[in-house]
Amino acid sequence: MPPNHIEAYPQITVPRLEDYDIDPVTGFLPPTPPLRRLSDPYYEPWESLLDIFHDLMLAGRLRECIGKLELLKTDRLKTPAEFRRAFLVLSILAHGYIWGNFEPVVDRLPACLAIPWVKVSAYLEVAPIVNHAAVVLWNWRLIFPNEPLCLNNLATLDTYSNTLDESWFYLVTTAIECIGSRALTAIVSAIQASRDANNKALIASLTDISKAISDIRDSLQRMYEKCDPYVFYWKVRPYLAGWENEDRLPKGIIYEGVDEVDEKGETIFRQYVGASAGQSALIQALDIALNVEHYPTNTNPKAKGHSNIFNALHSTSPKNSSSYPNNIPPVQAEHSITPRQPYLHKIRQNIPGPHRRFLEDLAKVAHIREYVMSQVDCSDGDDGDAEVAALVDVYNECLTRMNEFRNKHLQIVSVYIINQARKSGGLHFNSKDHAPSLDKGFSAGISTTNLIKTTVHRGTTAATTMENSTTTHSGTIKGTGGTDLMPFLKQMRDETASKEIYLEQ
Ligand code: HEM
Repeated sequence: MPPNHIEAYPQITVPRLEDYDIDPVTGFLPPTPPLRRLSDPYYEPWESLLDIFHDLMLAGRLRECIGKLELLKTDRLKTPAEFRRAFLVLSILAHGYIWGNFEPVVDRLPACLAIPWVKVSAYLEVAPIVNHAAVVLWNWRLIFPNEPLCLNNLATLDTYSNTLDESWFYLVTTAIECIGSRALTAIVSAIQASRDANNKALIASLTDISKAISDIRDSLQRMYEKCDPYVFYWKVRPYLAGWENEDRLPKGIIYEGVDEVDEKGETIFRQYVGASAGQSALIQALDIALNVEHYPTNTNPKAKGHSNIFNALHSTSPKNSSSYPNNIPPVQAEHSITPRQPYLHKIRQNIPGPHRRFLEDLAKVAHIREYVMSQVDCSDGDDGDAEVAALVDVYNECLTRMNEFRNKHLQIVSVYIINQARKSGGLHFNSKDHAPSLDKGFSAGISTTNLIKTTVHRGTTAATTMENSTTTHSGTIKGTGGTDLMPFLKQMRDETASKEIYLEQ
């Protein structure tokens, strides 16, 4: 039962983006382009190694050169931008070192990389492993500095494979993050509008959110244009892998010079999940704002049944919004601060501290859905009903757009991972003798329409059915966080649809 006096609902302030390193124009991206180089000559040994990273990888000499690298202190890094640049540089060098190129994988990272990487990570409040922030948020420049930040004016700073495909993979995601800034400002306004019981303002903000998600969905689709699945799967993805749930590094890796030995005298191995756009705080923020909840795979009690007005009328919630103190629905009524889906919980360690705190604080005040339900609940057949119907429509529209995004994403995962893995017969990407032949079909323009059948129903739900050829081979394929890939992603999509609000005719 919800408490019925205001003391029980402390007025938690609606988060201000600027308090969490979020820019109103660039969102989770820094407002000015990331540093292209650490300017302090002290760090030249790192930068000059990165300058010839691809040459060394090709020559098979990266490990030899890192072996000769001196141990640099991190106390000459001063600004957040410098720490971010250092994190990107060390992430590229470290993953290149561990995974190699047609070399056996190694399970020890030398102290010259491990010690500074751990220190820089601590400053940025992330795990010492490559993450979405490093390769997407902090890895771009404007080709023409006077032109806007959008996909046709972006270039990457660094890549593992030195391919245009890898750059495109990151830049599509960078562009998505920038578009997402519009959603972030609208989320904050929408929460404020629901607190103020201002339906017109809420409709306007939800409309902005919905448009931003449409643009995110459309940008995602552009991945196919310049990122070849073969290159992605065989030349890029292996370097983004971490050392948790990883067959080739079952114990993880040793960060030399960081951890000594445990109490039993045994060397300490560390395990972390690698980079994935699943670590985008943007998509998590949208879920939180729309009160979409995710559960451990195959355990969601609600995903199949849709919430409806009948439930709203028979729930224990107050009959109308005026039952809430100051019309404010209970804080945290639906969304918990700690994600229930273990993957989402785990990857919070890969999201920079301020952005992670934004998600946590957003979860404390996000009650848009509950507010919309309360409006439906108290509508009484007069003129205000049209406004409530519009409110429900636009809320549902946001869910539809998220659902479409997730359907497009499922198709991408199918093409870029499932199909490629199927061809590999479970081989290691480093086994040069066994890598499958180049996927020539792709460059001619792949059609996903034969792969995925999509049925769009009335309202918001878009149900997707994979062809047998995809599902039968995807059973054992795991995501970055050890997720059982397709069931996990499909459940995330279905959980989005399950939040739709139905108005009885
Ligand atoms: C070639 C392109 C892409 C591939 C192959 C891909 C692959 C994956 C995989 C395998 C997962 C499962 C979890 C994991 O392993 O970390 C995942 C999750 C996720 N990805 Fe992607 N991804 C791609 C592009 C993107 C882009 C551009 C975005 C936009 C931000 C994105 C957003 C997400 C999100 C939000 C999740 C978490 C699941 C969800 O919320 O539905 N992905 N992706």
